[in-house]
Amino acid sequence: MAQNLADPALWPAPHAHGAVDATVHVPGSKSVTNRALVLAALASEPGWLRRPLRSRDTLLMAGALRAMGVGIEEGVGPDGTGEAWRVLPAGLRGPATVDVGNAGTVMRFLPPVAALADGPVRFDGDPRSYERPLNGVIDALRVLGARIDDDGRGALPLTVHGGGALDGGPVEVDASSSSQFVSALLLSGPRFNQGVEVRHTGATLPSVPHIRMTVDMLRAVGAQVDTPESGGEPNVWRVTPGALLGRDLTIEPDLSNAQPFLAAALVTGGKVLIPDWPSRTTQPGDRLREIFTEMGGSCALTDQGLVFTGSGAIHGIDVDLGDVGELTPGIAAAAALADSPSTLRGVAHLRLHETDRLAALTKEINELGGDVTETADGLHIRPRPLHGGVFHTYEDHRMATAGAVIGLAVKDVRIENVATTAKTLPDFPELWTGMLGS
Ligand SMILES: O=C(O)C1=C[C@@H](OP(=O)(O)O)[C@@H](O)[C@H](O)C1
Ligand SMILES: C=C(OP(=O)(O)O)C(=O)O
Repeated sequence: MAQNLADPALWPAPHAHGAVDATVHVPGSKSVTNRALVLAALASEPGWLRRPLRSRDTLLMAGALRAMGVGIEEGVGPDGTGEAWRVLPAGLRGPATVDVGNAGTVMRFLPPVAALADGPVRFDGDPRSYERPLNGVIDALRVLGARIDDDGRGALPLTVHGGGALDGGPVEVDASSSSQFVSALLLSGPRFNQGVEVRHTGATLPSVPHIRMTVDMLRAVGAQVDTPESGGEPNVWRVTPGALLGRDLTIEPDLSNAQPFLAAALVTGGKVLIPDWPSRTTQPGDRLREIFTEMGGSCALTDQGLVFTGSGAIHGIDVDLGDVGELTPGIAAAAALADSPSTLRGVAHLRLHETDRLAALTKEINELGGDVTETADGLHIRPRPLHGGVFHTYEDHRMATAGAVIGLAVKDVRIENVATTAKTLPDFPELWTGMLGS
């Protein structure tokens, strides 16, 4: 493909001239912020979110809840320090219109909330949102008593005809295409008349830590949740009906968005400190401590945060990423620069993410001279010397950050539409150049 190197939509990915040595303050977690917004909106009293992520996905979530009548005031926190949002729950209203963009959390977590509204709520979004699976949520809500108009494809666009309340009760869901089906039903479950019992019937279940995040956050606002881990049946979660508390919650940094910065230390043999790395978390990004260590780095959790140090060597890895699928693009980028091949497994469902991530990674790394093949459930990556070129992002924030990691080691990589990082990390280009000291 002919490349227009002067195209302003092509961001010249900075090439690292030495080992990075930086402290990077990573903004709040998308997954925690959007769960916190939903739970605060469903609570019986006001609550605070401190250090929320302000990005496309979280602003879409806030906008959607506002459209249904919830008050969300953006400002500083109760003690006057740092950004904080005050959430003022109210009777959920329809008619309303929700733009989900391409946010899985918005398109899956909000239809159950809309079923509690007192009128119709119309859901629409980016073209890609029409292709991402929603059948688990739509079918389950119908079983639980909701009326939904859709075009029969099990996807957006659709209208949920909120009836002011929902029966709830037991429901079976095949969540093998997205853990968010389970999280969605559990989050609103305390507000259903009979609560909810979700039974996953599929053969595989991706992103289980994200379901644990849902359960932990529900419990933190007073919900009673029984889980497979708490002695319940495998693949069954039960939420008892009850009121939710309004809390004052500080949002953890987004550990999946810390990934490119940790990868920078790995790739350049440098050192990166991520302040406020939680000592205990359900975020999948915490697995990077282990994965990037196996790939050649080392890390220490200190009072200052996580210190990750590269050794100069990058090793290939054979790893099942089913629990932590959203880390795949960044791991693939590092693997393409490694000294031995890698096999990334357990992530067939990535074909249904922001883009088909397995196809996109294969194509873009190979166009820079790489040797990547798709498998049924992942990628084989055989490192080869790469050359510069345009790295297309397919409106996928994690493709853009993966391309930036490759650009550290490969001259003249240009990222098409780096602005797509705004989905979860609007300041990415500035944080990246700041890390590099340029
Ligand atoms: O619940 C969440 O916050 C998420 C769950 C996961 O979705 P899938 O289970 O669809 O992979 C993850 O990939 C996504 O980035 C965020
Ligand atoms: C899969 C992702 O997002 P979403 O919440 O839109 O599913 C992701 O952020 O990697």
